[in-house]
Amino acid sequence: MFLVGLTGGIASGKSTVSSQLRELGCPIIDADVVARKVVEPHSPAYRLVVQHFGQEVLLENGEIDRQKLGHIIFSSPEKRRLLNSITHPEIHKAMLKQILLYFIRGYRFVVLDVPLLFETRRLTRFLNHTVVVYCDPATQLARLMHRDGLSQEEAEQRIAAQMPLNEKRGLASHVIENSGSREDTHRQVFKLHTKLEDSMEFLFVRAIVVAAVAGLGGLFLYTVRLLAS
Ligand SMILES: CC(C)(COP(=O)(O)OP(=O)(O)OC[C@H]1O[C@@H](n2cnc3c(N)ncnc32)[C@H](O)[C@@H]1O)[C@@H](O)C(=O)NCCC(=O)NCCS
Ligand SMILES: Nc1ncnc2c1ncn2[C@@H]1O[C@H](COP(=O)(O)OP(=O)(O)OP(=O)(O)O)[C@@H](O)[C@H]1O
Repeated sequence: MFLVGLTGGIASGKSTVSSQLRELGCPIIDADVVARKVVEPHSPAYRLVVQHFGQEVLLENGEIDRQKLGHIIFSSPEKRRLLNSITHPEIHKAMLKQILLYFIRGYRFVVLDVPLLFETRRLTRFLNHTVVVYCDPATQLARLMHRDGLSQEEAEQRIAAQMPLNEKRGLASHVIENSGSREDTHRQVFKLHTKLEDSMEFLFVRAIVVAAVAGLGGLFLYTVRLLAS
């Protein structure tokens, strides 16, 4: 199995692309979904968030008020680093578990949808391909303001909390240009999907795993024989 990292800027269209890939049959692990799970009430990360950010970031039902926490962390780099240091190790652990499950089930590749892929750089060394969903700055700003009901200032603050999208584009092995229509994006996604489906890289990783297991088995048998003689 090989791993494909899907990233971009806030509201550049990652979810749009990942749902198009899912429709084509790709397994997707969405870091935003995992990030929501790891702070569910009474989990270790939830307790740390409450300890550091206080009861005022909780809703009446005890869940985290994501809107309030978002306002706090997007207006303070220090608070953002603090939240990242609490959530990111848990997010990476949970994603690793999901990757292993897909591996056991025999999938050829898995797509990891991770907004902060190039900012944290924790996962990049394990990836065979990186895909950046790009759109021009004016479109990104307009889509973000419209989707999340933010003022221009708030939206610009959120965009500035991430590595510039242009820079991410330069780091990617594939770029999906999403400034145009959804249909235009879908055509590019279809081409990318065909490329991934045709790739034989999964055989290479499978061969390494088989060789490692066979090597360990051989070593085990050799040790047993040595001890028995
Ligand atoms: C701040 C929180 C509570 C806001 O929740 P909300 O439901 O409003 O937004 P959601 O989680 O869907 O994120 C929307 C987008 O915001 C951007 N974003 C989220 N967290 C961060 C961050 N720490 N730094 C920069 N951008 C971020 C991403 O582009 C993401 O796709 C939430 O995003 C969070 O817990 N963030 C910390 C965990 C994290 O880094 N998540 C990103 C996946 S690794
Ligand atoms: N090609 C497109 N044409 C028109 N609207 C689009 C297009 N692509 C995405 N959008 C809209 O732009 C907004 C942002 O897209 P999307 O949610 O896919 O971005 P994202 O990168 O996943 O965002 P986030 O980083 O916040 O998770 C959404 O409201 C979506 O419906």
